[in-house]
Amino acid sequence: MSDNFMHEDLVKTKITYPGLFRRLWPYARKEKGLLFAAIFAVAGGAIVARLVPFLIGYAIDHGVKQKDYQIFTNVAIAYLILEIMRSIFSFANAYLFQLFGNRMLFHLREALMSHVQHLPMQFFNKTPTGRIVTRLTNDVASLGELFSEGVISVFTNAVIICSVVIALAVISWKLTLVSLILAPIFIGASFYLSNKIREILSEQKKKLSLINAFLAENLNGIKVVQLYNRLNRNREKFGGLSVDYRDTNMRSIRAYALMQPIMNLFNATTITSALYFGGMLSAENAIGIGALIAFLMNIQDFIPPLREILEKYQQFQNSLTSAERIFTLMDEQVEQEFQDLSKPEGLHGEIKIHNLNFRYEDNLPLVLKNINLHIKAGESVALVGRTGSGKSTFISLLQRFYDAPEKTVFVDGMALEQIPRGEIRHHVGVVQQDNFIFRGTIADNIGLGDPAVSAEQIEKACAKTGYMELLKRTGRNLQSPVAERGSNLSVGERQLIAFARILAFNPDILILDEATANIDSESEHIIQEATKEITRGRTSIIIAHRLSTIEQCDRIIVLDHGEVLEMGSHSELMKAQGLYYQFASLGLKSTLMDASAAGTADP
Ligand SMILES: Nc1ncnc2c1ncn2[C@@H]1O[C@H](COP(=O)(O)OP(=O)(O)OP(=O)(O)O)[C@@H](O)[C@H]1O
Repeated sequence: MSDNFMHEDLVKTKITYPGLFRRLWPYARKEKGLLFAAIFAVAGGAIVARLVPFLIGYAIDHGVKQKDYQIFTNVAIAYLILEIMRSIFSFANAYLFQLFGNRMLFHLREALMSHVQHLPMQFFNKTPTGRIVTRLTNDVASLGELFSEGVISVFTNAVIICSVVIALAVISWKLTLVSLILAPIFIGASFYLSNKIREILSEQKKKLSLINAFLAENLNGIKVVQLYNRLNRNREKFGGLSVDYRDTNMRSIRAYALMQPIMNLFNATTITSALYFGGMLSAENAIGIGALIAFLMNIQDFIPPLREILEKYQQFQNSLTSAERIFTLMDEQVEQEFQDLSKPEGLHGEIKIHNLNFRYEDNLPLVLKNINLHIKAGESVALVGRTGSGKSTFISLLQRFYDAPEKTVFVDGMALEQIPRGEIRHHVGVVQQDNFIFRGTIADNIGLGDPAVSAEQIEKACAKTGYMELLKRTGRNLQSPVAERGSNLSVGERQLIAFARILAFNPDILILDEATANIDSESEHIIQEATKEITRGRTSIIIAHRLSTIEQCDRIIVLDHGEVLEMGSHSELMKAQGLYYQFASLGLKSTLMDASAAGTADP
């Protein structure tokens, strides 16, 4: 993979704060009740908190001056009640918001996962798996922090600031104005710095995602890395990525460190002005002692919530980047379907290809050129051709992993694009070279947990492929465990499991990409027999590498540079002495294999 490709982490969806809330609203709406309850708790908490300084001011103005200790007793009881209420609101606020955030993210993650599952193959070709995993895990978790840390805090603190300013203005709007006169400058500077931090954080995330993708790819392909001695080169590359990430980290630490002094200065100027001008007003009897104390108490509550908002603002920024990445993924076009689709109950399996030309992208050359074919229902066809001749592309089109141009591929007379993707994949069974095997039992791997496939069907399928016999001989049964990726099974066994799947699910059309790996002659014989079994009476298209398989097929199609070069039975093509003849006479499997390994074009 090229470096350019590694660095490609395009965020196409730019999000502003209102935009973020607009996009999150569909998921938030599902938990509307919780959201409103949390907002109510915040407002209640803020009102109760503002009552405390007034209460103290009242105690001083009335209790101290009039030496009425009953007032102190009443104020003490009222204070206790207010604090208890504040605690209850505070608990309700935190709990309800967290609950709301968690539930909303659950809806978002579900929607994202379902979206990713419907993305076209082109997307997966372009995007490293590690990056998609990061979107679904780290980025959603980071958006979760936006709620557990950011939204709760910013919203709660914004309400507190509003309530403080109202309380201050009620006491003395003049004193409020002079005390907060420098506020716009400090707030402006802090937000400017926060935006800088945002840029750095976004860079930091991109770099981390590159490291993740690099690691995921290299660990998945560790066998190849070791085999081709790429250890040192990869370690160097990893080192480079890591240093880059560390340097960006340092820049963000420096920007964060500047934030604290700015806030401290702001705090100092506000309280100094309040003390200085408050003292003056008090000397002129323009403000009572109790009111001045209430003012000073209130103004001390102004800076901490602001500081918290600014801190969380960065959290917000961080999550905004995550949100941009999440919604970029969400905005990827899913596989398009036509409106009026036909849902065939069952297919005979007749395939007609009419003037098919296909290229993967507009700027890429044609991969399949002017293909015209008629495969009769129940016919078995071997696809033969050198590497890169277009065999896999042809079968990908039949499964609708990529879309062939309209009205070029027909199944049972229906244009392929008129059959829903899910439906066609249900009717077309595929046996790949490397079939996906997961941890569980052999039976699980055949029935794939589908309740429609009974234990009896699984056993029958296994017996027909000859796998049952092999299992018995080796002292195993259908319940024997299978390790992750089938690492405790031989290549031949994995192939047989895939064959048994076909028999158990009984699709109308079969696509078989014959394994190229060497298997012992006994397994080859079993697989040969099993191939006969699964292709019987079923339209089958086989990317064949072994002469024994090809000879078994009704027809052979030789693809070369995306074109059908030859077509006919084995004997016909041998007689014609064309490309197939060359393949066959040179030992078909080894010829195709050598061409694959070398990536050569000409024999
Ligand atoms: N996803 C893709 N995007 C762009 N080009 C592709 C893609 N997949 C395959 N190609 C190109 O299409 C051509 C045909 O490839 P294809 O995989 O169909 O050949 P093949 O005959 O199946 O080869 P092999 O026997 O090695 O599997 C090749 O030139 C290949 O580089």
